[in-house]
Amino acid sequence: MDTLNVAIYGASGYTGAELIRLLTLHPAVRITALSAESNAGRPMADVFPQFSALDLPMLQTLKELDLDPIDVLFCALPHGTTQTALKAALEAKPSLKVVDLSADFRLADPKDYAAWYGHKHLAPELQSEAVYGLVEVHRAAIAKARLTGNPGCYTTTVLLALVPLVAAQAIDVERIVIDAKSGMTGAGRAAKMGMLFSEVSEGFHAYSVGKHRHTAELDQELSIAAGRPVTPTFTPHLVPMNRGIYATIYADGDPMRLHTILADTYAEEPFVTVLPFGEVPQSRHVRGSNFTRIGVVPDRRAGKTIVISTLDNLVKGASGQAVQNMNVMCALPETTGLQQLALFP
Ligand SMILES: NC(=O)C1=CN([C@@H]2O[C@H](COP(=O)(O)OP(=O)(O)OC[C@H]3O[C@@H](n4cnc5c(N)ncnc54)[C@H](OP(=O)(O)O)[C@@H]3O)[C@@H](O)[C@H]2O)C=CC1
Ligand SMILES: CC(=O)N[C@@H](CCC(=O)OP(=O)(O)O)C(=O)O
Repeated sequence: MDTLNVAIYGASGYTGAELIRLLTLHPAVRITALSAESNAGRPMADVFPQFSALDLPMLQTLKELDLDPIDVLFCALPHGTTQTALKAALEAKPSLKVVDLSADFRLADPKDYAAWYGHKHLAPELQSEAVYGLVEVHRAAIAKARLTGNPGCYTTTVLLALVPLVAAQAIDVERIVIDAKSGMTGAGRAAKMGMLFSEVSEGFHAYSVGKHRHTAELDQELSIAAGRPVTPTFTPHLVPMNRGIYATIYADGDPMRLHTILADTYAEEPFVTVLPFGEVPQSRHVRGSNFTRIGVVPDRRAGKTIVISTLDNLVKGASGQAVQNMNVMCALPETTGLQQLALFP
């Protein structure tokens, strides 16, 4: 296995740090350069003391970071800042392979991007080149891609459960309801009042009701799978835990049939486990791992099914999926560096 020199833009954030945690155990990777903004100039171990035993490069600004030796760039910047950063990076080094963790390269139609993000895309030529990085669905295209847009954490959880069902025309696409919950690391590490312990602990609330940005990704990917427009109802909630996405999905379709479709689809997939019929997954069983667990439970009314999907937002919902994308883009075995089991208790 040749060694890949890897850079991480936004290394001092949650997903950047999670990339370091995973890549440190990846046998084909050398972490060669790390960027930060307010934390530039500091050692990574100052920002995350968990890394003090590692010999990591110093955090640099994007301008200081030399892309010459880099083979693979992970971009974990806030959405909106990524378009110009990646345009500059790929102009400076066109042979780079890039996995973007932000939302900037997920929506194929520039009109959708402008409608959901409130401004025109700043690198439309790259947007049309980018491949949606949901490996279980787009593996062949990802293998040929130079730039992948890693899906959102909610979206990954939901699409892994719904794409096979929609593609098989096994559920009524007019009547999909998605009730999803996220742990707080989903909001990133930057300080925000709504993320204070005292604002979130001992409580539970929905947010961005009827208008969360991930709705656009859900529409895009479910419509591709269905071959016609699909516009599900999607409501995200914030729960006082650190990691995890938990999506409860209500669909009209025969429960046994839906279970069979999901079990068959994922029988050979390394990172998706379909539980025995009627069993309910728990977020704690995926915490710290790249696994998604999906349960299919019959409603008491015939022809109605509850599908539940859970993953760790920082791993399969972000950095783990990004490493999975890199492995596919670089023709490495897909599970390389990603075999950590979930934490317990
Ligand atoms: N958290 C999650 O579960 C998920 C996040 N994502 C997406 O991944 C991306 C990163 O998320 P996350 O790690 O949570 O975010 P954080 O807020 O934790 O980290 C952001 C990183 O970007 C750097 N940064 C901030 N502003 C700028 C700027 N203007 N120019 C250059 N660098 C900048 C920060 O540097 P410094 O520390 O020095 O300020 C930090 O390294 C986001 O687009 C997010 O939406 C996707 C899926 C899941
Ligand atoms: C809890 C929380 O705030 N979660 C984030 C989603 C994280 C994510 O995947 O965001 P991007 O699409 O921006 O990459 C949110 O709802 O905005």
